[in-house]
Amino acid sequence: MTDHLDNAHLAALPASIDRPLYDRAAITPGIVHLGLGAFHRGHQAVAVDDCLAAGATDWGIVAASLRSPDTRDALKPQDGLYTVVDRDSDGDRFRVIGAILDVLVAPEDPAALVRRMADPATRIVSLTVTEKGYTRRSDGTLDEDHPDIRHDLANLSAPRSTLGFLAAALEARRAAGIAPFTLLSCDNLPANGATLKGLLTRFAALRSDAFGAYVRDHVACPSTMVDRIVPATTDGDRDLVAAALGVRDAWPIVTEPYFSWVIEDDFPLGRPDIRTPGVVFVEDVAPFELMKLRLLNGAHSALAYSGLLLGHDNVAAAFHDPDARAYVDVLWSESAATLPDAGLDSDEYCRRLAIRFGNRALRHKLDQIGTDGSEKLPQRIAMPLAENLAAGRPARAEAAAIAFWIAALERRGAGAFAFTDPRLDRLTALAVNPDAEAAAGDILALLGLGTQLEAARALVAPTLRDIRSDGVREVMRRLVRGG
Ligand SMILES: NC(=O)c1ccc[n+]([C@@H]2O[C@H](COP(=O)([O-])OP(=O)(O)OC[C@H]3O[C@@H](n4cnc5c(N)ncnc54)[C@H](O)[C@@H]3O)[C@@H](O)[C@H]2O)c1
Ligand SMILES: O=C(O)[C@@H](O)[C@@H](O)[C@H](O)[C@H](O)CO
Repeated sequence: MTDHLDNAHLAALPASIDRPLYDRAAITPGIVHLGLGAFHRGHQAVAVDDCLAAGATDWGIVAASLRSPDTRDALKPQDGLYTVVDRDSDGDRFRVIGAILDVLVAPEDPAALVRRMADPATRIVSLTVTEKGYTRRSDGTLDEDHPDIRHDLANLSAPRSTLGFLAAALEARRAAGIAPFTLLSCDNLPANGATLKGLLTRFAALRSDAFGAYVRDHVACPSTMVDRIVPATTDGDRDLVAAALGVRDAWPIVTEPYFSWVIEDDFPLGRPDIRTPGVVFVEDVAPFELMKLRLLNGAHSALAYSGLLLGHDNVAAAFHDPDARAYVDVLWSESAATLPDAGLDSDEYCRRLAIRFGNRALRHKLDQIGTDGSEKLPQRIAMPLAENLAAGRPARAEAAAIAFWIAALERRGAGAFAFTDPRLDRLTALAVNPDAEAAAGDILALLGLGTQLEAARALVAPTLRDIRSDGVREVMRRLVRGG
């Protein structure tokens, strides 16, 4: 098959394939998205596509990659079109998304991206740049020693970092008297909007006090809770989509049917009227976000490291392992105890999670979830662990999640597994220490446990010793038995 998906092939797709029925040529951009990975295409772009289908014309997306040209190379020949496959045990549903109008590759022409962001038509800049794209230190403050940050503070005409691009565009808008865009973080960070605002304000203040005050006082950064499992695309997915469409799609997205997006409604320059089921506008996203980060993402990370050590390859396989499944129940009960009493039903959320994690049709690789643990575990595991320890509540399953991570890092250092981490060399060097007390203490020190560091070590170190001597399965069984 040589033909590929593009505007010219839309009309001839099989009738079963949903596709944009609006006039794409009439859509103008209103959103710039940074970090054109799988998640944006399977989540926010779908909701924007719904708005365009409902008649909006000025909320198209110009997406940018801050790193590799791969998504541009795949999508540009396709006029920005790509397929989203909703997949569960009932089968696959295919939909072609038309919301992405153009794709920029920032390193090739940083000024072009800054111009696009500074254009008055751009009213929202959204982000999925992964946790490490925020250039935070482990204490959450701006990593002022990060090479990209140092570069951008000195040369904002050709930025490299996420914060550098945002600052360059905001400086240009400020100079031209154009009000700032709204910044919409869609990454899995606690208080992602407020976190981004704090980091950007600090970056701007390092440029000048006046610019720092401008960002602090004038840039809206609503927080969001984003929830949809979107695994990395495989070649098998590409073949399956080609068979369904009758043309090749270089980069389709496969996801679960579940869709949730909780957004603080603070958009001074307006926003699309998103009515996609699962989208909720609220005043305070914090309770939703804590529940999702600690129950979904916490269990995901714990399953990633323990599952790999047990010989599994994907979430569903690990979750159907009876010992891992029973362990996750204990983890959920510990983490749920830390959630604020905000009227959300965490038991129901976990019941739903069990169905989502058990979706065998979706092969979500444990190595993908295990990647960037040092950026993920603080908010997913370490924060609820510290809160439980401070309150004298049970926390052994949370501590075990960190011990699983250390044991997996140890094996990673010996060549097993494929997950990576910006601090991988340092982490593996610490993890291989035969002295479990020292390994646990050194690694916990990177997770921001504050005053609970020693108490956490007292739980993690013996668990790590037990994993080393008796294996993960035995440790899970003892933990579940309460022994
Ligand atoms: N995939 C999911 O299931 C899911 C669900 C909810 C939230 N998210 C959030 O979205 C993020 C991206 O997930 P994805 O599935 O799109 O991943 P992906 O690997 O497909 O894409 C990651 C994107 O981030 C960019 N990036 C990586 N490091 C960067 C850096 N240092 N600076 C700037 N950009 C950088 C990459 O170039 C790429 O565009 C996650 O880290 C998470 O915070 C993902
Ligand atoms: O670390 C990971 O990759 C996962 O835990 C998340 O991307 C997860 O799939 C999403 O947050 C689900 O909404």
